[in-house]
Amino acid sequence: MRFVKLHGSGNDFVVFDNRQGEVYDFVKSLNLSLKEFVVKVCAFHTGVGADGLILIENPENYENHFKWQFFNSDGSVASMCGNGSRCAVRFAYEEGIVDKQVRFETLAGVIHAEVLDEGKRVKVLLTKPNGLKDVSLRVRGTSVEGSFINTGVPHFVMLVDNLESFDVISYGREIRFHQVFEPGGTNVDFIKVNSEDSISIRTYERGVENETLACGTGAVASAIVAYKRGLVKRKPVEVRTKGGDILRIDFDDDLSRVFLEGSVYKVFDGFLHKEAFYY
Ligand SMILES: N[C@H](CCC[C@H](N)C(=O)O)C(=O)O
Repeated sequence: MRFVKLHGSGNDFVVFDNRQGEVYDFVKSLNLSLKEFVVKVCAFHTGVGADGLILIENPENYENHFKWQFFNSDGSVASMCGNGSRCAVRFAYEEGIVDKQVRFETLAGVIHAEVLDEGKRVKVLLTKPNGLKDVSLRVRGTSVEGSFINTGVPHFVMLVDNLESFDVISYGREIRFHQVFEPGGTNVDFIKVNSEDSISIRTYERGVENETLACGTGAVASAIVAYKRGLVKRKPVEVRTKGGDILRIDFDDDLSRVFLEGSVYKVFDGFLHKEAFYY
């Protein structure tokens, strides 16, 4: 089973062309559920290893170029993934499925994207964020203040001192599962302000259940929260990710248009053998 491994600023994905249902046939031949397949493919050491898995499929509406299914590495389905969308567009461009102006269907809605620099950079117009609100919750016996916003998937954003040494994984996990965010939980973004148009971010990602090197919808959530709370004064906002790449976030004041732009890296073309699933 052919696949391509790509990452968007360190947030990595295994992408399959499933337009003829090839993946479904392969999974059925293995007597696995789709969720089991995803978990095994995304596993490090025994699979390909990735934060998520993407299936490229034929669109429901012919005016769009393709539809996708997005899965986190734990097999859970997410309605949107910013970095994954940039990788999916690069894949579709190189497969000749799309040209440089792209429209594709996600559970969050139709995403518009633009291929830049022959796919080495992709700019995505996300769906309109919603639900921006201040949230206070108790974590480890202390009151924590932050902001919630849904940028295609839910995010809780909070300012921290010494971001570099912050305990993102255990502290992030407590917030990710906090009852305030039930049902479904949330992704958790920890940020510091660098300048009037720059923040740094570290993200605990729902469904990966770990810190990732970058989170596209998290970078967008954090840039919007930082701007709306007056922590940054200018747009576009530079978001410095854990992996070191910079994501460029721009948006209208009324959030009617929200853009995520950054680098995409093609890591390898691969072939999955059935015996990979016998372990
Ligand atoms: N883990 C997220 C989906 C992927 C988001 C992230 N990888 C991005 O680039 O937006 C969730 O289940 O809400």
